[in-house]
Amino acid sequence: MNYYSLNKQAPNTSFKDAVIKGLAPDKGLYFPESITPLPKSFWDNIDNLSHTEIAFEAIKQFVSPEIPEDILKTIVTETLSFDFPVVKLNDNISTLELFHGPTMAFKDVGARFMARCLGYFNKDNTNEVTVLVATSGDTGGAVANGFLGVKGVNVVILYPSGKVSDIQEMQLTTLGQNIKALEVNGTFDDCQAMVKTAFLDEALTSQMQLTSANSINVARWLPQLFYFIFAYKQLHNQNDDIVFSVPSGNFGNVCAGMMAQQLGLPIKHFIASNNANNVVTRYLISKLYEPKPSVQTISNAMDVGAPSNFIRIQEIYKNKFEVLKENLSSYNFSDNQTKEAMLEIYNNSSYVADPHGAVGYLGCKAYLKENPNSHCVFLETAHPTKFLDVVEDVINEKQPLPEQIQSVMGRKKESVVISTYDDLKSFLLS
Ligand SMILES: Cc1ncc(COP(=O)(O)O)c(C=O)c1O
Ligand SMILES: N[C@@H](CCOP(=O)(O)O)C(=O)O
Repeated sequence: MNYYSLNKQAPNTSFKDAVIKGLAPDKGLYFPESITPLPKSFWDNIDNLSHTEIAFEAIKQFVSPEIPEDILKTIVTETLSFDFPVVKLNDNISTLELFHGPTMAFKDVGARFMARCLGYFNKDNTNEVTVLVATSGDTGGAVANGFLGVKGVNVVILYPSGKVSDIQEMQLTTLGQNIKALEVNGTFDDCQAMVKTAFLDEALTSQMQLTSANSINVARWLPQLFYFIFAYKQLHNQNDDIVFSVPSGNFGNVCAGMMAQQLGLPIKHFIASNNANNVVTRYLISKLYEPKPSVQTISNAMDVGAPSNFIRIQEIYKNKFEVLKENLSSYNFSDNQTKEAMLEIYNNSSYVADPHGAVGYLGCKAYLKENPNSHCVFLETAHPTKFLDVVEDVINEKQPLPEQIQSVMGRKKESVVISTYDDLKSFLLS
């Protein structure tokens, strides 16, 4: 599959090049040249397919011929070595748990898939690659874990100082080896802007091969479409009208769900559920796309003011505002509403949701008011214990720590504080 840049000022390129470059030379995000829906027989037979068979069929067209089929089978099998259960909360609302991977966030899927693709492309270990990542909380940990010890790959993670949870910080600052963490005096948007600037800086790119492990990178972004299909498989026999409510920040996840829809997933509607960082909610009301500096919330991983992937969403719906509105609703919720929702979910369903999932739950409730016959699935994008202080405070109950969280507790943080792009550049060149 070839990919084009959404800025349309760079040559089309192969999957391999798109993965190695991350961002196109004109600073545009890459997008596949074509999307061929999966055959009807795939959807008719879905009950008989395993996760790896579904993922293999769904991603094949986007990675061939550069990744041969036997290698791709291994990559998806290794990537998906954990579960993706749907838990029913009531007749109209379920949650898709995406936190059973090694860092307990949905990012594990894309990070593990991308690490393996890059490892395959770099198998002869000829060219060292530096992977730059901006994180508002979870991408950093997942990428650190996914790329730890991958030969020929150095990972540099930028995160906003004081704006990620304690456990998220431990996950991204304590692994050592080929993983380095930079603590940025600024917001996630500052981190993301520095990363994008680095890609265009010839003084850097002439010295090192830089790529991104954010959802900018097609190998990080596209595998996120898998679990929308896994959820459909679990629910379609009991529900005709399934909608997904996706807690959204950089909009890579909901956009991946839309790619699954393009492959034929019989889903009519998505809900992008936001915290106070609500650029897309405002856009769907006013038709004006006005990014703003991000504000800090208790669903910190969604504190994104200028979501990278919105341009891909517009591409999917051919820049037609009315078509986008048919497919996407968006609501935003305050921290107080989020805490109330966490308590409501706990009291009504004995289920402990994290703040991001709770925003997704609120999106379901808002949508169901107008569409009472739908079944809404909100994505539980991270395990509640990653936000221990908030969760224990809201439900007033101590939470047992899963093994994945215990394993990073008490480890020594190692990070370098930076404030400006020049600091980043000096770090990379040193
Ligand atoms: C827990 C959690 N929920 C939601 C999001 C938002 O996802 P996206 O950036 O793909 O919109 C993130 C970060 O990306 C996250 O870590
Ligand atoms: N919420 C993310 C922000 C980056 O999103 P990405 O999907 O583009 O990597 C995080 O947790 O870091």
